This record gives sequence, structure tokens and C-alpha cells, in this order.
Amino acid sequence: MKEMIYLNEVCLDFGTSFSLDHLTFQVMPGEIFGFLGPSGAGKTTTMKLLTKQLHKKSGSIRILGKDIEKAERSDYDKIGILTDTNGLYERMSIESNLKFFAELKGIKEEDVTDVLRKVRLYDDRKTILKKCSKGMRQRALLAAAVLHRPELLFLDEPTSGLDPATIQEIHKMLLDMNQNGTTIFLTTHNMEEADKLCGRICILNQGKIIASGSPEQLKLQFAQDKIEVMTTEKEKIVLTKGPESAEFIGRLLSADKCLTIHSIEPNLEEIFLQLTGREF
Ligand SMILES: Nc1ncnc2c1ncn2[C@@H]1O[C@H](COP(=O)(O)OP(=O)(O)OP(=O)(O)O)[C@@H](O)[C@H]1O
Repeated sequence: MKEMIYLNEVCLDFGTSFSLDHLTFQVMPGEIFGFLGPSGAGKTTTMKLLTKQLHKKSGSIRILGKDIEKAERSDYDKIGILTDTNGLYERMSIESNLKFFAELKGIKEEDVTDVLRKVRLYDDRKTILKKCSKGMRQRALLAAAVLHRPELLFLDEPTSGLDPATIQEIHKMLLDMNQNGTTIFLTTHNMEEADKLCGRICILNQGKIIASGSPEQLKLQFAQDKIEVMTTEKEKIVLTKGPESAEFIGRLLSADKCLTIHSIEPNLEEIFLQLTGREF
């Protein structure tokens, strides 16, 4: 199976103190891949490399199985990009904006109706863009990014600054699109979002990948040596793994006084803190 995205030892610098440092990772078809990191880590820069808005200094990049240098317009027609700078026209309605895009790309009008329903903007389709709420605008941008049914979708901070209900809605849409075969490359600051959506993630810090794997793998890798026991009297007891704790739990169990036992797993934010000593 060909990789949708392949980077090997990719470097880039701007002649400043920031550089992308030997990035290596792959995204396989059907994945939702999370590219996480704090502000300034290099997430957008990497996405710009992948969408040919910037050029690498060294290393190799393949996109949809093709060397990026050889990727043509027809390859990029299979890709959708959502950034905060997508050019929609403020004075046009959501629907007119999408119809305009559709005409440019030779897409049927029915597909505009389809996508408006998919992003739940059909009833608001006549709203002028400048009158849209932030959440509506983001859904309109998402509609424009997926109108041509891309195989690979790049999302740069798709839910940044949105309210929790809209975030939930967008998450559901992304999961639906992914179930229908779209591979998603997602950059986010939001650890909870990555945990919920992504099968695999990379954590980037100062231009370097500092951890990668599935959220579950990372949580296990950074799991603490602790177990939390809740007694039938609703008392929470935190124990360190070992024979003494096993004995203690054994006694609770035989006395029928143990309600729950959980291993304490870090969340992705805590993993980042452990790795860098910095808050995300
Ligand atoms: N064209 C450029 N010229 C010089 N420096 C740049 C350029 N583009 C980005 N940078 C710098 O590269 C670093 C990484 O920026 P980038 O936008 O990729 O980070 P990010 O992880 O996407 O951050 P955020 O989450 O805030 O969007 C920053 O220090 C930024 O100032």
C-alpha cells in the first residue's frame, strides 16, 4: 500500500534560529494522523512543505506515492486543504462561494448541495459570509476544502477558537469523512482532539519529532507506576505497582471492599510535559 504522505530526514531552515530537523514520518491511506506541537513548533511550516508552498532544504518527500518534485496539478486535485487563509468571498453567500469554487473546478452543482448538507449548512446556505458566526465560517471553509472529494485532507487547526458544541460537530464530520475513505492530516494544539480523532500522532517540538505512535501507545509508554483503587466506601487510594500493593488489593478483594481498580494513565498533555518540561 502506498503512503499518502512520506517524509524522510526532511530539513528546512529560514536562516533564523528555527529549523525543521530531520523529520521522518509516514501517513497511510485511511488514517487520521495528528501532528501536534506547541505554538512555533513547525506544524504549519511542515504542512506548507507538503502542499508545495515551501521547499525543503534536504531529505525526501513523497505525496500520494509520488516524489513531491514530480507532483503535478492533477495530483494536488486529489488533495483538500483547510487553513485559516482559504479565500472565500466575504460579500457572497456560503452557497454562492461554493458554487463559484465548483464552477472553477468543474464540479457538479448537486455536489454543492451534498457538501452543504454534510457540513450542516444547507439551511444557512444563503447567509452572506461576513454575517456568519465563527463556527459557520469554519464549516464553510471545510465545505470548500472537501467539495472536490479529496483523497487526502490537510487540516490546520480546524477547531481553534470554536465553542465546544461546534467542535463536537466538526469532529463528527471529520470522522464521517474518514469513514468514507478520506485520509486526514491534522495539525492541532489540542491534545484532547488528537486523542479523540487520531489513530496515530507525532509530537513536534522546536522543529523536531519528540514522540510518535498511537495515543494509546504513548500513554502506555509514559504510564506512571501507579494504580488507583476505589473502595466500596468510595475512598480513593493511589498505590505504586508492586507486591505490597498486590497484597493490599488482594485483601480488599477478599473482604469484598474493592469497587474499582484503574491504572493511572497520563493524558497527552502530561506526556508533552514529561518530554519537554514545558506546558503545551
Ligand atoms: N516564512 C518564514 N520565514 C521565517 N520564519 C518563519 C516563516 N514561517 C514560519 N517561520 C517561523 O518558523 C517557526 C515555526 O512556525 P510554524 O508556523 O510552522 O509553527 P506552528 O507549529 O504552526 O505554530 P502555531 O501553532 O502557532 O501555528 C516560527 O518560529 C515561525 O516564526
